[in-house]
Amino acid sequence: MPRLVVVSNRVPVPSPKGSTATAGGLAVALEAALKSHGGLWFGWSGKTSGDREIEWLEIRDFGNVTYAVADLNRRDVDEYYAGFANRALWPLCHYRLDLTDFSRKDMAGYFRVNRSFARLLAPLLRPDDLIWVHDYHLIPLAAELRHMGVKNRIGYFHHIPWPPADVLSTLPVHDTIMRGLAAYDLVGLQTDYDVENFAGCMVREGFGRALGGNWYESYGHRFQVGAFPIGIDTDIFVQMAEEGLKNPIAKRTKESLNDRDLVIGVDRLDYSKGIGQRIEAFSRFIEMSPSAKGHVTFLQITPKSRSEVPEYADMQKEIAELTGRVNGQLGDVDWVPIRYVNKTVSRAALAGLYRIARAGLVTPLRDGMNLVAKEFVAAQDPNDPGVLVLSRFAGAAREMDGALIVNPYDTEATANAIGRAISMPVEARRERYNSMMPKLREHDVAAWCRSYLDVLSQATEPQSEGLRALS
Ligand SMILES: O=P(O)(O)OC[C@H]1O[C@H](O[C@H]2O[C@H](CO)[C@@H](O)[C@H](O)[C@H]2O)[C@H](O)[C@@H](O)[C@@H]1O
Ligand SMILES: O=c1ccn([C@@H]2O[C@H](COP(=O)(O)OP(=O)(O)O)[C@@H](O)[C@H]2O)c(=O)[nH]1
Repeated sequence: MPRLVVVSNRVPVPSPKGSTATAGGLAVALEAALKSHGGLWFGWSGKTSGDREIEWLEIRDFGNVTYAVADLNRRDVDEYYAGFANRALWPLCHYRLDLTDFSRKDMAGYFRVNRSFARLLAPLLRPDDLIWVHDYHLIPLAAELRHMGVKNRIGYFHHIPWPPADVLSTLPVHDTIMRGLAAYDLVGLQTDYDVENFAGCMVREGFGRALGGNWYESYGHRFQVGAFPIGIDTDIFVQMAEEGLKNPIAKRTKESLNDRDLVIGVDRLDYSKGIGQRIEAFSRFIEMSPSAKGHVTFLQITPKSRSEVPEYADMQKEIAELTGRVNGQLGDVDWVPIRYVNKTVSRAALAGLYRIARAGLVTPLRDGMNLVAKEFVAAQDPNDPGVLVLSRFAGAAREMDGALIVNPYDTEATANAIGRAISMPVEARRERYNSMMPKLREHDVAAWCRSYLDVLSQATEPQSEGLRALS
């Protein structure tokens, strides 16, 4: 197997004590994948350092993984990360045209940082390395590397939804984005819906043609496109959850519940996660169910995220106010309906908390996959499992058929689903749990990594005479 070089915006370099605090599915999944495989992990250190241009890398080895990270200066962070990536591409891919803010200055910063990353990465590459680039921050990277003469196989995985052609084409530079993707050898997406949307953008908008199988041709380059739904490290998560109650946070939480039922939500503070709609639905559930009043506690764990982006700062305020209002209206002297926590909780603690919960609420308005949905199910006690309430708009809904699937825009229906989850008889809960666990075990993060890298490393282009143009 050639050496694996992973490139991602976020690189969670372990601290010398061996721990990393990461909230975000990409970092969590790649950490598991790279540790089992070994290789090089390249990207942003997450640090902002003054005005200096990106010109040097910090390189450190931990076990079989070499981490090579660069600091970004303030302008780069503003334009590349907070700007084009998180104010244009992120809202666009999550169908939020109302929040998409396109600026040519940010776009220039985005391409500039990608070029700088390519310059730093190219000298570290060996001829037979397999390069795997992750997420929307880095779409132009392969084109930049190709420009510098890099001939290696380069794959791209898009962790967030791919929008339909009508949504994508609202971005003034969508053609440049499509051209950037055509420089890869394999474009991986989370679900078959994302692949359909991507193919629509490619073919309908005239950027390329489908060649049959998974092959496309665009801007003179042939490449594959496929769905590779990301998984979790299922066995490790099951084990963490079995030992979950030894975790002090989970233990303290259980004691503090005084036999009340626990409903849990865990999300970065992001407008795509539907946290406001979820709080409204929980509040509606309490209003509709007098017996739940005083007997159900909703714990929403929400680490702050991308606070430098104005839409996220606005949302922080809105959710805090909404939680306060609901607690004020529905709470009592001895019961607070919603416990709202704005800090990152370790995954060991989360595993224990999921295990003691009666229901897990994963109700994004749009989400690439949502690993919390998978972790919640994996953490359950097989004899007495809790129930997952899952948005139909999460990529995870394509696989997790034992969940109660809801439309998060429908407050009443989500409120009913919360009630159904809490009162569901144990046989029905077990049946749902048993229908999902085999898939979670089979399609874990190692299988995701294997299936993607097998296609990337073994792909052979279709012969031109045998080509069947579909458009
Ligand atoms: O790096 P941040 O800006 O702090 O954001 C955290 C990550 O959020 C996104 O995660 C996505 O990837 C998950 C794993 O595939 C998927 O389950 C989830 O649906 C996605 O939202 C983002 O795509 C990452 O790049 C960020 O690091
Ligand atoms: O306080 C927290 C909140 C979240 N997470 C982890 O962050 C990841 C979130 O991934 P997901 O795919 O659900 O969403 P994303 O944040 O990547 O959009 C999951 O592995 C969570 O266990 C965590 O470790 N601590």
